[in-house]
Amino acid sequence: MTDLTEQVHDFNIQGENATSANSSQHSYVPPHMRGKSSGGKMRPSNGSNGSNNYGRRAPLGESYGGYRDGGGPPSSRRGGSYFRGGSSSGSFRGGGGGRGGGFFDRDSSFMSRDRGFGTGGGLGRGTGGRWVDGKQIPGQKNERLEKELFGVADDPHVLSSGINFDHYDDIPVEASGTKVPDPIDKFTAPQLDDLLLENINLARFSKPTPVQKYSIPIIANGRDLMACAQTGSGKTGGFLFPVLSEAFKSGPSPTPEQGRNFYSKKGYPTSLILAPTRELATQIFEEAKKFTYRSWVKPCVVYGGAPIGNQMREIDHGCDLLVATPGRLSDLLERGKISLQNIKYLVLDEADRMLDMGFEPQIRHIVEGVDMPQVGERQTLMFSATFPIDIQQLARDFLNDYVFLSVGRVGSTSDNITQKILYVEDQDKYSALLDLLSATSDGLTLIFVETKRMADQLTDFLIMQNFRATAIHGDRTQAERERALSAFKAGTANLLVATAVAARGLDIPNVTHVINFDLPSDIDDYVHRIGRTGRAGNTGVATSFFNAGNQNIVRGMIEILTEANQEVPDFLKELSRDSGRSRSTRGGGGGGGYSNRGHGSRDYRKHGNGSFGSSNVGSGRSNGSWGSGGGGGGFRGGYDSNSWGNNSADSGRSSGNSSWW
Ligand SMILES: Nc1ncnc2c1ncn2[C@@H]1O[C@H](COP(=O)(O)OP(=O)(O)OP(=O)(O)O)[C@@H](O)[C@H]1O
Repeated sequence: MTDLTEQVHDFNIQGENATSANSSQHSYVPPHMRGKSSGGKMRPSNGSNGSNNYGRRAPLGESYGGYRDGGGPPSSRRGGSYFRGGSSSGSFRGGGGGRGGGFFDRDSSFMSRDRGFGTGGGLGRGTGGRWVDGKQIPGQKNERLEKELFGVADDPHVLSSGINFDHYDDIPVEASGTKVPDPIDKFTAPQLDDLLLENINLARFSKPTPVQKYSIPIIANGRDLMACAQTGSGKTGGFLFPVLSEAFKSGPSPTPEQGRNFYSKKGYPTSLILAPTRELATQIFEEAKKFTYRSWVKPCVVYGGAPIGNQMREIDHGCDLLVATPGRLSDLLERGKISLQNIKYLVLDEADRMLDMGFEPQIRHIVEGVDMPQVGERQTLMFSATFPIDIQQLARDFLNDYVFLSVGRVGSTSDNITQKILYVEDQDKYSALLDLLSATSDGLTLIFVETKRMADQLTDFLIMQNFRATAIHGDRTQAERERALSAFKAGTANLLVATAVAARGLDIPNVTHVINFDLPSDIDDYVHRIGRTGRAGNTGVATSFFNAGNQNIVRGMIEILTEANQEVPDFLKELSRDSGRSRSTRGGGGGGGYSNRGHGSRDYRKHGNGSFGSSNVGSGRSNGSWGSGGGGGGFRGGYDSNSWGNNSADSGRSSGNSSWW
């Protein structure tokens, strides 16, 4: 076990006497009351005396250490702090001096490692290659840029593969569809493009991960693909490598005449990658910058919340591989700034999240309603760690004779993550969090909450307690989000409080601990959230505060914990039994289970789901032992999908209930 795993394993907020699942006994017991037979449950006081005055109900700024709004600058006591300003988005008004615990989000030094974070290219112009007489002429090597893109060996800011990287080889892989190409074992057999191989070496990737072993030959053979693989298992390379290798070998497509306007060039990308959030789009763009180093391919990124003018200028400089959030891309298409007629590859990353976020109309417009080549004339690739049924239905419209690839069971968590579930009532969460943070050390900790307001409140609270915390959520400006992420990556702030906006895809080295201060209401979100740690064969810990308000995901959690060989706490088992009993007396069905959400590692084309056509495949291979499933209707039992209307990727759109993101 790692140190952190041991620390969390030994961590018990219930004190020595807590053994029963009775809810009155598994409430939080403050440290100074543990071991005492008070019989009663200690509640944090909301008053100003006593050490334990940090109950959740306490209004911000009144009981955290006695600070009151307007009662003098907090900086004089605690150093710079994160305080909500007059705006609803929360802003940093860090003071100076103090005891040094504070964190100034506006410190420009946080940006030092992430200069490319933002719009467009930033690839050190002049180092790009050229396409001459049917051949790629690689650009000049540039040591400074290489360091910036790839880091140096043992750089803590670069994620290196961990001790369990080789265990990925043991993960069962299923690939179904007609004539599935054989997997590869090495990046060199069959050969990826030479320049790409050089860049893969610079990234210190010695061999492909399982998803890459399969996706590279499948895509290289011209097939459409739906790929499901665990979080942190290299899906980004899984689509970038084959797409770029082909682009490096075959060169640019001819640009149509009408695109040659001197003043405002239209972009004609050949590869389009759609992603749900700005941060994920930016991260994919950063990866694309690495692997297109010295090549003719110019990557570009566009997303909402950043000035569109800058992005349009970047497109003017070239845009062969475009990473985009759907809302901003729709905008650019309407303005006639981008044409999709040259698209060879369409990638939908975290496709299920894009649907959850209400992007389906934009996605359908982009794919079917403008000028993108039809199904069969382009290659379409979908990647995620979770694949609910409605995504498989979208696949029916967008993909052609595709290969369905599942690496491990879809929606499962990585064995590299130690999962711990603690029973904590809402009002005890602040105390429990402080306990947990003091019991653990090292690395970066990502703390998930359900609402933007809560993210601000908790961040304020942590800073008042002298922790180096910052926040990321949909109400913060793009610049604030970027600074928060940069500070977290650099370790300047070692705690990042986040809403679901940070749950998907983000790959931040050295995140050793994920804490679900609030558990999500959807079990897929749990899988993605905890997947921010334990990546690329590294180990990590995920701790979740559970209480009766999370009953709807009990069964899903038990399945996930059991499957990943994790301890299932007794209270979860009891709650599951109770909810089973009450369902049977009520005669109801469903209820938050994982299997019965119609979720699965199976290819729905083969299993004859009533609502899904099953005619175009026929490998005859069985796809494993998935349970009874729930048919189409099971999905989204856990929450009201309308509530997720707020679109964090495109601040221009205001929709739905915005309190989550
Ligand atoms: N072949 C490889 N060898 C070593 N490390 C790799 C390899 N491929 C990818 N990685 C690293 O593994 C980490 C996770 O990769 P990536 O972000 O693509 O995972 P993912 O499967 O997309 O995760 P998520 O489901 O969370 O989006 C990254 O830091 C990446 O650089």
